[in-house]
Amino acid sequence: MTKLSQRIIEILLRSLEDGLDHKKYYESEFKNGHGYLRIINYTPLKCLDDEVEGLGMHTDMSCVTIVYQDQIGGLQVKSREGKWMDINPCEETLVVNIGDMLQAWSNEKFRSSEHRVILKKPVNRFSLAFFWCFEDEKVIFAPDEVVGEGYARIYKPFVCSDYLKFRESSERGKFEKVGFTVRDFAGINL
Ligand SMILES: O=C(O)CCC(=O)C(=O)O
Ligand SMILES: [Fe+2]
Repeated sequence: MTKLSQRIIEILLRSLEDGLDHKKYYESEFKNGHGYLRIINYTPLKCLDDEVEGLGMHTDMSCVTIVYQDQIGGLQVKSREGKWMDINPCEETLVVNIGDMLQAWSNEKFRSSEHRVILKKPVNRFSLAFFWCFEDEKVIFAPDEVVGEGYARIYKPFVCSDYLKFRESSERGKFEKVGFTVRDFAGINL
């Protein structure tokens, strides 16, 4: 998973501006990243008359997240138009989410996805999520070259672990509420 995450980051960096020295940024910014795995078992309510949220709408705090979901399904991502779209399980396929750290580092050249999990059937659902993050003490600050000439800088520099703490303290009981995004934490031009 670590290797895969690193490869994904490398490919994403390559897709930024032409002429950007992606190798340099990989080495200087992303090399000390680390990952952690969350194993999730969703136990449905006994009687499920309607769809219920197993995990409310949120963005991941990571740079990228790799998700495996079992055949039950239920993962949904919000489109730009604000519509929920099903991410149907597909054999031998993993889902990759961009997370907030990469959104901030790239000055929103990459966008963190809003997603949630819906429980549609009265059966257990199982998933694995591998979060690939910057090291805790890293100061996240988009390089000028990544912001690009003529573009406004969207984020102030911030320490990775400070954002994690901010999310932990704001999320208790209100995971899906707006107002707790990386823009709320470190945005300049809100
Ligand atoms: O269970 C899933 O499919 C997704 C889990 C997720 O989005 C998360 O843990 O952040
Ligand atoms: Fe997530």
